[in-house]
Amino acid sequence: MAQYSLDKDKIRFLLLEGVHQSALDTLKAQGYTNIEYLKTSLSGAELAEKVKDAHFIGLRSRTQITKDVLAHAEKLCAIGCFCIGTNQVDLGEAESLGVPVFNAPFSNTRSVAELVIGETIMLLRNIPAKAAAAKVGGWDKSANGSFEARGKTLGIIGYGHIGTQLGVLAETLGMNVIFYDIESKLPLGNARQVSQAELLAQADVVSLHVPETPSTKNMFAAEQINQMKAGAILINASRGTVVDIDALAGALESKHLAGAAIDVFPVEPKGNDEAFVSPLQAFDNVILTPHIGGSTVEAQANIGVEVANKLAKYSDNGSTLSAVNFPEVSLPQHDGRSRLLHIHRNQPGVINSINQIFAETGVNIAAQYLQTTQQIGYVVMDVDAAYADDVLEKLKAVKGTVKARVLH
Ligand SMILES: NC(=O)c1ccc[n+]([C@@H]2O[C@H](COP(=O)([O-])OP(=O)(O)OC[C@H]3O[C@@H](n4cnc5c(N)ncnc54)[C@H](O)[C@@H]3O)[C@@H](O)[C@H]2O)c1
Ligand SMILES: O=C(O)CC[C@@H](O)C(=O)O
Repeated sequence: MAQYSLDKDKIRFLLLEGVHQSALDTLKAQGYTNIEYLKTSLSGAELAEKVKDAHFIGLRSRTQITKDVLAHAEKLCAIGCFCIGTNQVDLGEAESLGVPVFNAPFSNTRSVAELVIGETIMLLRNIPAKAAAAKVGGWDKSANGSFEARGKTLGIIGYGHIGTQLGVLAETLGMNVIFYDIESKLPLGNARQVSQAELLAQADVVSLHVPETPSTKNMFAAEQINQMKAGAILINASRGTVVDIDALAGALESKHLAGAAIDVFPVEPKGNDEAFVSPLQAFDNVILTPHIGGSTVEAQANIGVEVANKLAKYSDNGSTLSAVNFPEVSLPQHDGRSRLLHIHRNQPGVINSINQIFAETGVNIAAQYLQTTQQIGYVVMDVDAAYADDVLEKLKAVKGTVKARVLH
């Protein structure tokens, strides 16, 4: 499947899930006006129909870009996840179709860390249950089961961008911080890396900050919850597939755990109109939030600018810096030249065939960039504008070509 470059007003953006206005402003400021903006996510036939004409798709965590959806997206150049998680996109399939996927790896991390700190204090003081009682006429004025955060141990599972910031904030409250990660990590402050078993045995509060991967699916089931200290608290603002909700409900029912704060769920409503149902709704000592760990005005505004810029940059000059599934190239401007972009299967002979085209046509390559992953190769060549369209035709015929386009 090959593509030509288009005038900017013909390049179609489909933005879903109410991404921040800053995304629209950023795209428009760069000349991209052909934008369909929807507040909700889409699925099934509706999504398949909408993606047909889209050159760029922007989404958050709800929209599932599966292999089947990608098969309908014949014009698709790139996908922007206006969030951190990219598990909602079939990254391998997108890569093999020559579609880079971008995200915003940092912009909402502080928001999540702050929310977890707030929840830690509220749960250690047993506030959710006391507040629920007060709303229906109760008056639970007692210190029983209410604790300071100072001196308690916070166990962080997944010590990445969010986990590290959470650890630093928790230490300012006087908490002891321990963490478990599959990688060896530099501990910030006085934090200590421990095994998962040690963490579960020592932590008064356990907070999960791992990505959704095969290794984290159900990593917090009855076995792990039972290893937590009696009276401990569990917080999950990572992904809904990480915790077995029925096992958690069981531990709250038996009072093994004193409370929990859960922001993400195995099944989440598709929009604000759909009802949310969870066995955890039965417990007053649980804070349930609608996947809003990263939903602050600051975070969403920053994400809008960051991801929109990445999409516009890929469209304008081919740069793929920080793509999560694609060979990364950071490219200078191509003023005064045309730029040929060629995505191909990473198989023997492709580069040779490309070089052969230039040898035979005598067209000079002013600059050339090449990066590969195991699956695909991405080669970018700046050439004299007069020859670019002819060379593009020849590049499209190279065996192993996935996509090719030219930028004038
Ligand atoms: N609730 C929200 O609104 C919200 C907002 C932002 C991010 N998130 C979720 O939080 C996750 C973490 O975000 P981040 O920015 O800190 O990611 P990150 O990639 O910086 O850190 C994740 C850490 O988890 C570790 N890890 C991976 N698998 C593990 C395992 N099996 N056991 C222990 N550690 C493991 C990694 O080594 C890494 O250090 C994201 O992937 C996203 O799914 C949720
Ligand atoms: O905005 C969202 O829908 C997801 C937020 C969060 O889970 C993320 O991955 O950044």
